[in-house]
Amino acid sequence: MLLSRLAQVSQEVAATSARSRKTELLAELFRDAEADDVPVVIPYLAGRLPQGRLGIGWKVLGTPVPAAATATLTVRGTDARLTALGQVSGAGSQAERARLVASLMGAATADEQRFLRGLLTGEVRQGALDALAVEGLARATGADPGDVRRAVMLAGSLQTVARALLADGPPALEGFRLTVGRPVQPMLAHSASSVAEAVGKLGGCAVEEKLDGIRVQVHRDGDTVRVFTRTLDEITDRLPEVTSAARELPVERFVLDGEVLSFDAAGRPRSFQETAGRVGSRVDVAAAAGAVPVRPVFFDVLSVDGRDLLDLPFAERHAELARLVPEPMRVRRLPAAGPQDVPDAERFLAESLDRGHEGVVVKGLDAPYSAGRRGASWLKVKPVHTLDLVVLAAEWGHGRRTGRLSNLHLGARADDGSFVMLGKTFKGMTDATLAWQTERLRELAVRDDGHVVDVRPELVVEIAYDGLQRSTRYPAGVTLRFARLVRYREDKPPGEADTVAALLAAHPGVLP
Ligand SMILES: Nc1ncnc2c1ncn2[C@@H]1O[C@H](COP(=O)(O)OP(=O)(O)OP(=O)(O)O)[C@@H](O)[C@H]1O
Repeated sequence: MLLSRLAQVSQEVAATSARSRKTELLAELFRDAEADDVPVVIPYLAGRLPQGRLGIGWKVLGTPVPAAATATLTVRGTDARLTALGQVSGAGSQAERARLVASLMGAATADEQRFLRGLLTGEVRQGALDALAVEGLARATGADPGDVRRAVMLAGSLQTVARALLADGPPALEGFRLTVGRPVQPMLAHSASSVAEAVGKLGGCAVEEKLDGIRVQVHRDGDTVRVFTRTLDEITDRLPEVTSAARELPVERFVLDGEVLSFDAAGRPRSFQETAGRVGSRVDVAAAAGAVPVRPVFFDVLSVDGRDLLDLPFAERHAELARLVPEPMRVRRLPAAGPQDVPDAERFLAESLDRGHEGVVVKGLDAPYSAGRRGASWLKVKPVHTLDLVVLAAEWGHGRRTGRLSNLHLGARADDGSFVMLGKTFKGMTDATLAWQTERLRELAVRDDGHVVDVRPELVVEIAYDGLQRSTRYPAGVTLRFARLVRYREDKPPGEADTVAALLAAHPGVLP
């Protein structure tokens, strides 16, 4: 497929507001695409680069190049050029990258140049695109949209499902089953402001400790154990303790869902930073494990002995979990609560906080496992409310912070998938954080005017704040009071950052 076709459809989809028209435009595009185009077409439409970071400096992108008169670039050819560009390293690599970008831009028409620039700077994000693409694919191939959605959750990748669907039609969807060894997208939670609200919404529920560690999905098939993160990256080699724990369990084939964390000698959880630092270290895992040992605590089970449990009610999945996993390796919980048990649930929250945990997750007893979705049947309650926002830009620091990127521009998600700036913060940063974020943000830079560096909106930060106030300076009409950095959330993609709408709903009355 020609890149010009994709660029045109992308523009048309962004320009129309009617969902049905967007879906139809995508369906037409998919009908014309070859199966092998799709792994590139879908991320390009959403404004994502399949290669992740490319390290193209803002200066390179800002340099004008004469446009080609006719469209010759293909989608796959463009992707191959960008892959090659990403692999350039060593002395002279900056100049070589600049040459490759200029040659790509020179082969592109004016419309294609505009599209590529948006893609490379991260400015053409279309947040809702993946959901629309599912509908477009279903329409193009005659598949049921619900079946496509389920296959995507089980495959953990829209691109994989799209390619199979276009190659083999709807029967291909049956090939996507829960398979031990292949991660599925984890179920996520919504927030509730109190235990009473959560219990009131869910009716029959269980209340579990909310552990502040790293989410893990653990797959065991005989002696083979594989551990995946929330973003489905494999981290088996970094967590030997999890492999041994999984091998000790009495059943040979299963998929478990839980959190990995480290505890101090007194049995209290260590800080998230310590656990994350440990899980993040790839070199000398044995030494890291000696210094900060971790262990898994499981709260769900997705498959046992070849039986797929995703559609079972939570109460039954938990009964299976209790049979498979011994007490200390299972999350602490209040097994059954209803509206009359709010005082018990509140006491359980207080005890969880005393034990050093973050809060509780209240879970509906009847709900299936909604892989890949923020199911309404898991409600988290945390006393300290924070926001997950996206870094849009950063300002060069002064004084002690000269040469460091310091003041962060923070954005929340808007309905159309773009990001809206809510405020700035330079608070809550240690020297180590400043050094780390300077390096990371420079890699993401798309523009630098010597004062403010604009970046691809890819890094998620957790921000504490004291409230919301009206402001004429920011586009949403509101800004955060006393925003400060809590931590970077590299495990969270920008598409899952908090939304402006949710923030306004949580602070009624701030806007008239
Ligand atoms: N008992 C539990 N049940 C489910 N999730 C739990 C539990 N304890 C801790 N967690 C963690 O809480 C997360 C669920 O909250 P959510 O889906 O909002 O993700 P999140 O944005 O990463 O949450 P947070 O930032 O509050 O940790 C899970 O991804 C998991 O890592």
